[in-house]
Amino acid sequence: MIELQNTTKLYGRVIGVNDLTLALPAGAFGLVGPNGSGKTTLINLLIGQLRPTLGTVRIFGEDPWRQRDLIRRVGLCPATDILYPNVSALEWVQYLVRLHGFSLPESKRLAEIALHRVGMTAAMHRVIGSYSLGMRQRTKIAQAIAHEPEFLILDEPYNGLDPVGRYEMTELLKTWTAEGRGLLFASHVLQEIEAVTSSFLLIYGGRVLATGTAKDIESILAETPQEIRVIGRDAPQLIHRLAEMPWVDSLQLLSERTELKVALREPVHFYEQVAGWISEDGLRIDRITTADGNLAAIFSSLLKHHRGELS
Ligand SMILES: Nc1ncnc2c1ncn2[C@@H]1O[C@H](COP(=O)(O)OP(=O)(O)OP(=O)(O)O)[C@@H](O)[C@H]1O
Repeated sequence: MIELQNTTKLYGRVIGVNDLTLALPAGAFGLVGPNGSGKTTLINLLIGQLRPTLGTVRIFGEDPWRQRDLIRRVGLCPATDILYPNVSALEWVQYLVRLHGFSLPESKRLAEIALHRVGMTAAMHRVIGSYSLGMRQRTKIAQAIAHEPEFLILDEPYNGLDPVGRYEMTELLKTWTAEGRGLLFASHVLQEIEAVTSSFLLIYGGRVLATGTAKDIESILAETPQEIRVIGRDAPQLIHRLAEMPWVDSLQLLSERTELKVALREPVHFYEQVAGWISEDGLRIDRITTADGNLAAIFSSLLKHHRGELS
């Protein structure tokens, strides 16, 4: 469904995406990456809004650059907010459906169906300026699905949504994928995507670092060097065990000897062994945390791994 071959997009001297080669079959995929990693650039290349500086982009087997007929098969929900506060959701969605080449009555019918699907029937005659953020997000989704695309691309659809809005968005996306339709869903929060699909694409610095299911990616992460902190009164007592392990790179005692920083070559071995040691030796350990547990840091260590900076 999506193919990129050595695709690079430069904005002057800034790299948007960097030598991406990728083939995604039909299905639902999460596009995860921290801010500035290239998600929006990739999306804009796929919908033909941007042209690659180098390499090729194919969607449904064709080059999307300025191909209106091809883009009609795609629905896009951008990250940006709706800019028309004085029109109703029905007027706005209907107008955009009409741009896809549908007649006036057909556009109205399709807009009504889409707004109904996202739970906006009751409010669709009110002006957009009176909506909550969640209602505006749902209206954007209606606009993206109204012309019955085969493939839906969403850029940060959860932005600014409260818990109820998030739940509703998840249900909507689950229904969409359950109908067997294609989805590419960009977010910088892994858990948001996980609720909808188990297939991921990890992007960082304009490069795809890993693709696969959550399990595949977990196992990649398990083999990616990581820093872990063991916190508790008896943390120093783990030193003699850990010091003998070939997968431990360094050990450092911190804050009054109750916190042990462990740099691990292959974290998976640590997780396999540490619980056994703690119970055998009867140690008082309060917490084990990953010092670099946030997504940006995990990406950064994956990137170093990718570049061969870490073995
Ligand atoms: N129009 C532009 N002009 C110059 N640089 C740009 C432009 N658009 C994006 N970039 C740069 O390209 C890189 C990738 O940006 P992009 O917006 O694709 O990332 P993103 O993953 O979507 O980020 P975010 O989550 O913040 O939206 C960043 O370094 C960004 O600053």
